[in-house]
Amino acid sequence: MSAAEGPLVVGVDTSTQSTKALVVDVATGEVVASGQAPHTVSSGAGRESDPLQWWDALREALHQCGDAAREAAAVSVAGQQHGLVTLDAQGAPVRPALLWNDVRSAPQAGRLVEELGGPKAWAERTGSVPGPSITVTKWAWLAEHEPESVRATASVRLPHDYLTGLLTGLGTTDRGDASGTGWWASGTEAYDEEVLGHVGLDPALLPRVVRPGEVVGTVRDSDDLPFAKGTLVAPGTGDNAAAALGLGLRPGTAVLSLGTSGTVYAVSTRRPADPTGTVAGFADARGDWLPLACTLNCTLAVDRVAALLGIDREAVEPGTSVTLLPYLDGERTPALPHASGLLHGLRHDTTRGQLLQAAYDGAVHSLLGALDLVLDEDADRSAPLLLIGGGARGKAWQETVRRLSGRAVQVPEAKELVALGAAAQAAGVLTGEDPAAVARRWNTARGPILDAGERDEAALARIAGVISDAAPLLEREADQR
Ligand SMILES: Nc1ncnc2c1ncn2[C@@H]1O[C@H](COP(=O)(O)OP(=O)(O)O)[C@@H](O)[C@H]1O
Ligand SMILES: O=C(CO)[C@@H](O)[C@H](O)COP(=O)(O)O
Repeated sequence: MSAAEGPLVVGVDTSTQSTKALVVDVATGEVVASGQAPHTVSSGAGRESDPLQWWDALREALHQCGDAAREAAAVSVAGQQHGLVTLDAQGAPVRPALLWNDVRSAPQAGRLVEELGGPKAWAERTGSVPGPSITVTKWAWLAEHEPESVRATASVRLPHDYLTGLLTGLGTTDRGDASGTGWWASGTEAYDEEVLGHVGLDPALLPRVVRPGEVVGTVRDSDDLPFAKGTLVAPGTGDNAAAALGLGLRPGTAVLSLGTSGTVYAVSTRRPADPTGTVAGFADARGDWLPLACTLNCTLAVDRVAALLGIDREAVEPGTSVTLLPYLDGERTPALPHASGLLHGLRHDTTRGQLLQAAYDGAVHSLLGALDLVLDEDADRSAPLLLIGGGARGKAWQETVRRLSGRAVQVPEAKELVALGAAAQAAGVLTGEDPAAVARRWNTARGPILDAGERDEAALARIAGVISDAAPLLEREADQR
């Protein structure tokens, strides 16, 4: 038995690069055990992962938690948003999942926007103007390119639904993750039958959207899972909504998350509907909203530039007048799905460290451009930005965000805020508490604050100028990957 003060819960983050599991003491928030196992993502034209690999990674991560997982009274799974998981009648994947950062469905996204009333109508209807990340565009792409896969599909899931379903044997999702599909109407909080009809997706193939705080079920009897009989399963949610829970986020505080994706978001009590498409009007996992902007190129893109330069990711040097747009995967914010990376302003005396700094600047510029848009008008813009995700551990990331935002930056000591948010959700179904209040009780946002400095307006203007001047190049269909 562990020496925990309270009951134990398990929180899972199945994100793009890996699955992480934490066993957490409900009384104190102490992480008593943890595990992590990697995933692979395809390279080339698309971005796909085998859902069975997520399941193997989950079991491996739980296995690493040892006996502590066996003592858990509840579990919750949070996961990368938007991925299209197609299952056959036996519940086996029909094909690999199409991930959030797969931009092949850009043409389908453009067509769907036009066919169903334009950007404003979509924003008002679903909260978001669908770009290629949004699940409905992936289904449309599949219908066009692999009709046989669509015919073989007996159920459609998001990554977190898929794993929750394997735990419980039931088909469920939550409002947070459903709001990133493009087939969930944010006004009525129900599946949008007209959108579904338009793309030929039978609503019967979709999971039931459970209420925040609802017990989804219990873990099914299985030898390959380390849970005791009767372990409760919480709804789970998308990874960004889970991190919001994990921080105990209140309206008005902005979060910048630096992982495979870069995201900037805040909790809002007002339903968002941005017709420009920059802000996605997601629901959160409680009953509020989560206006969010997301980039496709964040830690992986900057690490790739460091590797190309042959230097450490921290080996940045100041004084750069080079602009590097690190759009290695195309980009979502700004909406340039066909773009590739672009370098401007190279001189004889430019150093490798300055080139690397330019990559950080390019990645952070995209996120900060959306910062004001995700905050309500009455938000306190002098409050520190919360910096989370794997990149938040890096000094170069911290300093770049501080310099380009001009704002104070708080870096929570807690490393796995998505998994902690899932754990808080699991605690919520156990005790009846609000998960965000659980996280506040755990003091998960605690961490050092880096002071605000002067905002580097010159760098921001230079980068914006290059994006604008290079528009024809960035918008052009790339010469295929
Ligand atoms: N100390 C560090 N400094 C900078 N970046 C880091 C550090 N540790 C991890 N990372 C970056 O964090 C990324 C993983 O972040 P994470 O939030 O776990 O991603 P995801 O949730 O998308 O799988 C890696 O791509 C890596 O580049
Ligand atoms: O698409 C989005 C948000 O809309 C991404 O934030 C994904 O949810 C992937 O998250 P990470 O794996 O980068 O955490």
